[in-house]
Amino acid sequence: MERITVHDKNFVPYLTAADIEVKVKELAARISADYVDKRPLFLAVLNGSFLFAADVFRNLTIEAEISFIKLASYKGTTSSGNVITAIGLEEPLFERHIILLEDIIDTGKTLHEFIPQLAHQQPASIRIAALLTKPDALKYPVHADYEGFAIPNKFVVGYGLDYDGLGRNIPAIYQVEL
Ligand SMILES: O=P(O)(O)OC[C@H]1O[C@H](OP(=O)(O)OP(=O)(O)O)[C@H](O)[C@@H]1O
Ligand SMILES: Nc1nc2[nH]cnc2c(=O)[nH]1
Repeated sequence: MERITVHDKNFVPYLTAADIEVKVKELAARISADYVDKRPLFLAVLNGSFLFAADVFRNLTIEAEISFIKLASYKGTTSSGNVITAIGLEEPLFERHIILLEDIIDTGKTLHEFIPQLAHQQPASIRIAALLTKPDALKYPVHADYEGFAIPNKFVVGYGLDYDGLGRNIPAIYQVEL
């Protein structure tokens, strides 16, 4: 793989499409084994997770449902600051087994703010599947139950992840060249 340019930045190859495929199949197999007869509801957090979600979901061997949600952040009136709402979350979550699908956990802020709102609906369980995590960037106590790759604290693009709108269609993952 060659280095690529997206907007004004150069990126170097980091994970090949084959690396990603192997890992995604591994995660789908683990999840399938853990959720036999539980009919989990996957919630894919848009936009970045759309490819990861599709690839995990198509490799499941169990009964499962999926819904795609978009998180919107606005300044809340509570002392805790921002409030995150989910657009497109129609299903009742009560007593459901929920698996959040994320392309990346960076600081952890998004899921840290969102999960309490899911918990409010009293699902049977909530777990997180994240293709990428950045342990050195983590600022909030968010833990991926199913983790693809723990990566260095460098900006990445490809396989759903964008740099200012571009790069989501690149089948591999590239890391910014500093
Ligand atoms: O752990 P955090 O620091 O909160 O970062 C992770 C979030 O950032 C990305 O979304 P982004 O806001 O870039 O939106 P997008 O998925 O629509 O590109 C990613 O999909 C996560 O939702
Ligand atoms: N594209 C992209 N989006 C992110 N959101 C949080 N971290 C990242 C990252 O490294 N790359």
